[in-house]
Amino acid sequence: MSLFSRPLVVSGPSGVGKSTLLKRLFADFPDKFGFSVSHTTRSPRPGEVDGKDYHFVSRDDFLDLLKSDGFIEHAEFSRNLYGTSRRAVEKVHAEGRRCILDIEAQGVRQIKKTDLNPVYVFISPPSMQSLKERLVGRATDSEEQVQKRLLTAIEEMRYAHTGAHDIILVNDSLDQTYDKFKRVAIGNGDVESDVLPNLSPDSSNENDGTRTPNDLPTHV
Ligand SMILES: Nc1ncnc2c1ncn2[C@@H]1O[C@H](COP(=O)(O)OP(=O)(O)OP(=O)(O)O)[C@@H](O)[C@H]1O
Repeated sequence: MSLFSRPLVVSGPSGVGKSTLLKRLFADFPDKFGFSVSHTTRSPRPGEVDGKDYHFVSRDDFLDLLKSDGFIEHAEFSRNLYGTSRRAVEKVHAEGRRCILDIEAQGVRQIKKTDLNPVYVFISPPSMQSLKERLVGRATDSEEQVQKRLLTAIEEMRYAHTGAHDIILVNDSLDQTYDKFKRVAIGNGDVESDVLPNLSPDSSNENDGTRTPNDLPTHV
């Protein structure tokens, strides 16, 4: 199987810029990639389109599909269920496109137990402060939701520090990150991983590379 035909799993904390990078990639390569459209029980945000951004379903419908083994991975986050259906991935493959999945840590763990064999890319924020600013700037979440996302971000970072991903990209300058991301996605040569920052809630941008995952805070 060529590198290009392996699915690409993109993960990273909420608000780090995954959708932004993916939108740009799909705009630049309208025929090369296909997004595995996830199911979710959360409500659509303004502008989100059912069947394009997500399949927005009721909790009952989600649980029915889960019972019939319809999901490759699923997770609950902020009291909403999210999942990747087998059918969503098959549909992209059938169209002859490289399948891209946008998945959080629990989902990555589950996918690792399947035979999907994707390339795992982790998008990291440069600092906790910048992640918070992006979440606040996006203006889609309440203050409480932002706090929850920041808490979950710590877990995402902790998981990334275990070395679970093939490539780490720190989304500092969007243009530079996109350039690297694009090269990973089109399988154009080796792309060197960035150094994963050790994020703490009050970090500005420090990363001396000497701390271990155990040094990461367990709460904010
Ligand atoms: N490199 C960057 N520098 C500054 N702002 C950025 C950068 N990348 C993305 N953003 C902004 O950060 C916000 C969050 O980005 P985005 O919605 O793409 O995150 P996400 O990782 O897809 O989040 P979620 O997982 O919740 O869908 C957006 O307002 C986006 O414009």
